[in-house]
Formats: sequence, structure tokens, C-alpha cells
Amino acid sequence: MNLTVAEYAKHFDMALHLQSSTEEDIRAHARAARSAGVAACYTNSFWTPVVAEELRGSDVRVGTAISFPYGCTSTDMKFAEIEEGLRLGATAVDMVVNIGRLREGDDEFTRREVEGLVERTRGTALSKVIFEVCFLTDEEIARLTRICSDAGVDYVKTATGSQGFPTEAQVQVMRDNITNDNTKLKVSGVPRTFTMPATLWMIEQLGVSLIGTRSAASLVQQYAAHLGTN
Ligand SMILES: O=C[C@H](O)COP(=O)(O)O
Repeated sequence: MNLTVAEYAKHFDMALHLQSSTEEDIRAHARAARSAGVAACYTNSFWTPVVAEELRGSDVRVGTAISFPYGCTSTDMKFAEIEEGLRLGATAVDMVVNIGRLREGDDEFTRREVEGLVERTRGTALSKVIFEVCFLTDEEIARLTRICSDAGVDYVKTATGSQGFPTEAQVQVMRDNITNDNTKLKVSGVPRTFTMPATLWMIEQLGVSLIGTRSAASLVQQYAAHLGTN
């Protein structure tokens, strides 16, 4: 594929979702994301205005995470959190689905949440739905992927990074159940020790469009060094 460093960087969403983060931690995270030239810089929604301020004038999207990490706040709370995030400058919105309702087979409930995200973000921000595949069967992963893709979600996303790691087989189930060209694949929740060559394999062989990780800036540096030695 021979990606340039800038092209490689745009395959990353850099995320910092730690309860202990101070405002200075968040500002440093946003500055590092800006300097690395990643696709988006994510935090929990409280920090959205701070990230928006740090990223002003750059092409790095302001990412906000909704009902993160458990996904079990009420639907109205999720929608209010999305609307506030957009008002405060978010240009990419990742929402965790209600895993329990999905496992119960309540597709109508799931569809309503997912469609609510798409309606609110359309034309303003990218929409991404977070699954937490470690809790789901392949059938549930396939069903949720189809619901998201049919609803017009921009990205289906494997995990929050706070629970189990997604497997390659689970990523393939997601990829194989995307129903149209508009929905892409974001892999996150991968082991924090994963390597730059592993990210290239995900992008080039597994059909992954975005990788969500706190390690994004370091991976971009590793890729630049790798190109420098080739
Ligand atoms: O949204 C989730 C994050 O991209 C996960 O990143 P992390 O596993 O490095 O915390």
C-alpha cells in the first residue's frame, strides 16, 4: 500500500479515556494528536470544549465518547449527551450501544438508539457505534453490524478498551456484515502493546479504516522512523 506518514496517521483515532486525567493531561493529549496529524482526538464528553479549543484550525476531528464505557445510560441521556457534544464542537461521535438490550434480542430498541445517533450527527459529525464484542456472540455481532450499516452509521467500532480485546475473527464478522459502502470499520480495544507492523496488517489485510488507541502518536512516530530506514 506504501502509505505516507500523513496517510498512515489518518488511520488513527487517538483516545484518552482515563478517570484520573486533569485538564493539562487532556491538553497535552490534544496537542500530541494535532502534532501527529491523526484523524481524530477522543476524550470523554466532559473534555470536549478543551479538545475543541486545542484543535481549532487543524484538520484533526474533535471526538467525543457517549455513554462511555458501559452504554447503559438512558436513550434520552445519550441523545442529550450527543447534542451537547455537537454544540461544544465535536465533529466525531462514538456511542456505546446498550449491550443488554441487544443480547435480549430487542432490535427495535437498538435501532432507535443507532438511528438517533445518525439523525443527530448527519452533516455535522462522523457517527461511530461501539459494540464491546467480548460480550457478544458472532450472531449478535453480525446483527448489530447490519443494524448500524442499514441505519447509515459511518463506522462500526469493536470495543471501548475498558473490557476484553476483540479477536481477528470478530473483526471479520463485522467486516462481512457491513451492508453498504458508506459504513467502515474501526478497531479499538486492542492490546496496548500492539506493534506498528500489526497496525499495517490491520489496514492492508483486514480492511480496517480506523484504529482507536491511546498509542496513536507513538505508532505514527514508529512508522516515520520505519520509512526513514527503508
Ligand atoms: O475508544 C476507545 C479507545 O480507542 C481505546 O484506546 P485504548 O485501548 O488505548 O484505551
